[in-house]
Amino acid sequence: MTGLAITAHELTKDYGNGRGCRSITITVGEGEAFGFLGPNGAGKSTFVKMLVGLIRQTEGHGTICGHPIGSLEARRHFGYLPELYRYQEWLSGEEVLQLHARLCDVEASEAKRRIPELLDLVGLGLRGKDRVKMYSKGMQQRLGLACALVNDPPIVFLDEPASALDPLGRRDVRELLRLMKAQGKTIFLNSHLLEDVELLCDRVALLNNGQILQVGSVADVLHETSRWHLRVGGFAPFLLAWLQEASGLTVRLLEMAAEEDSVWLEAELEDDEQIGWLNALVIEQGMTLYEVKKAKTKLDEWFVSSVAGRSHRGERE
Ligand SMILES: Nc1ncnc2c1ncn2[C@@H]1O[C@H](COP(=O)(O)OP(=O)(O)OP(=O)(O)O)[C@@H](O)[C@H]1O
Repeated sequence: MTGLAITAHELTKDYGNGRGCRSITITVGEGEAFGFLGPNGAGKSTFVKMLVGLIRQTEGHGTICGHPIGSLEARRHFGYLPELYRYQEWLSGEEVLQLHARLCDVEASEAKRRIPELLDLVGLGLRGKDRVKMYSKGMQQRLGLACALVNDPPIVFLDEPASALDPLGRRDVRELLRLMKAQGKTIFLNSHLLEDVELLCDRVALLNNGQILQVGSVADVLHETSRWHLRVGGFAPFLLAWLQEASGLTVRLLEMAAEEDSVWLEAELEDDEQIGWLNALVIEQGMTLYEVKKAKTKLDEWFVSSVAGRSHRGERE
């Protein structure tokens, strides 16, 4: 079994205004990609700041590679891209990386070799000599990613690593994260880009109002009863009641379809084999069956349905 890269036990930050994080307990294994999700103001950045030792917890404890959070030893084991990054604008990208390398005790010869590689890796290879003041927001974010990797750490904490990037930049970051994962790095990712999280992460946690609502593997949290979508013509409301009665399944009207005066129905089956039987029932009632497809649950649907109806902090207050 691989070891634990990150542990948090009842980690709490109380800002004194009832906000922050409450009693968060999680573990992240070595080499795991862990997605930390939640609505604006849920407490994601606060939690990461405690783990990387930027703010002190009010209660609880945690470790990074077995070392207490906040300790120098813990700090040697990770790189961090903050949500609000800002680099010395009078320095060039290369100089910012040299500074970070020195702060991380990277040997000068190693830094000399690594920095051009890192600039290439994040797509700044041709702009390393330009001053940060000349960089766009997206370029600064790319520089931040390079800074997080400057000492080749086993763990990276990335707080919204693609928030300033255009779709091409986002694709680059997705690729970079995949590469980091393939290299065996542990990735702790705060992100609102749920499609990327779904592709990359092994497990996710969902935070709301400073507390964990759910933790699980991506496969587990997306596991649902088998849902199918059927596009049918000749639909009338009484047929829905009949279908439900005859099949004993939950069938609902989803929406009007764009084509052929038809509607989309959604059925929750007990297992996928029932679909042939349901199709036969639809046809038996004189409806026309145009299309049948399995509904794919996405992480964003899970996110929305998990926090729906709960109060949020932040933008919705
Ligand atoms: N220094 C602080 N003092 C007081 N309250 C704070 C402080 N920093 C954050 N908060 C509050 O704590 C809560 C959590 O903030 P945090 O930045 O951790 O959320 P988040 O989940 O990262 O949000 P987002 O997705 O918008 O980045 C918010 O209600 C915020 O207003």
